[in-house]
Amino acid sequence: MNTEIESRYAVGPNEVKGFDTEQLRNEFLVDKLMQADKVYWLYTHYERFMVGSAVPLNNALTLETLDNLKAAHFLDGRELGIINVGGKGSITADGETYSLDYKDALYLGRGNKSVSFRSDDAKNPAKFYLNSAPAHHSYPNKHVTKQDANVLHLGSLETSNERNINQMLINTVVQTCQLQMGLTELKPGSVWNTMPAHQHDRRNEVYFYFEIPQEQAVCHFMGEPTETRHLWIHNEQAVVSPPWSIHSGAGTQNYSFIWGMAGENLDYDDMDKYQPQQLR
Ligand SMILES: O=C(O)C(=O)C[C@H](O)C(=O)CO
Ligand SMILES: [Zn+2]
Repeated sequence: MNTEIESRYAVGPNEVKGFDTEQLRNEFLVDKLMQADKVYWLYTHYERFMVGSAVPLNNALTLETLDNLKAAHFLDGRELGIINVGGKGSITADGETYSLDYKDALYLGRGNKSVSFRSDDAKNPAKFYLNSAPAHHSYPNKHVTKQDANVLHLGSLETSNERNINQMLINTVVQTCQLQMGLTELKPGSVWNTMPAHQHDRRNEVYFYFEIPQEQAVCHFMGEPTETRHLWIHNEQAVVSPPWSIHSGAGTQNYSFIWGMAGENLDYDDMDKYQPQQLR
């Protein structure tokens, strides 16, 4: 067994109103990602969305089935999105090997039986960030690079939110059941992501922050638009964003993050936006 798994039940906005910092962090912060030589998973009860990582060193790591799934193979009833945020590595799925450079993505559809993760160089290991959601159809596996992504250029330096949203595992690029994933990169001097903030009650989301220098941090905002809370995030940590919550963040310098979501539809633009003056 090379896997560690934890699970968390869903909580609603009324409970969260009374949470202190520790309770908020226990429910929404994901701070055990990217452990060396291990596959780590957090199983959430928001859309049964799983967030995890695989960091192989000298030996390959396998995508093991888990008691939470009650399935012979991990992907018997799920789909998986992977983005590499480390050194070069490869993933072998049912005999086919995909090489992933920094910031390359891979979609693996329902029905793959044997999946393993490798690093090209254990001294500069691959760091595979993983998102998985239940799937009711089997779509083909697909390797997606940043060149294949649909890129949205949003914001401006004047409002400190100039950024590129690389839509990587999105329905114009790859067929999925409910998973969507992408990578947002803030320009130097810009610190705000997702401003104006938004919420999408039809989908949950997880934000994984990276490229944050050790001495810097990102303040992630969540909660109902008129009842916001914040969590301070360090490099390679993630935040679970329930469907009822806004999600936005401001860093002490620019940074990047991977967003992943699943739920009722595959419409990226299905979001309710909140202007800064509407937030409380
Ligand atoms: O900076 C942004 O804005 C984003 O990256 C927004 C995410 O893509 C998102 O929240 C999609 O629902
Ligand atoms: Zn969103």
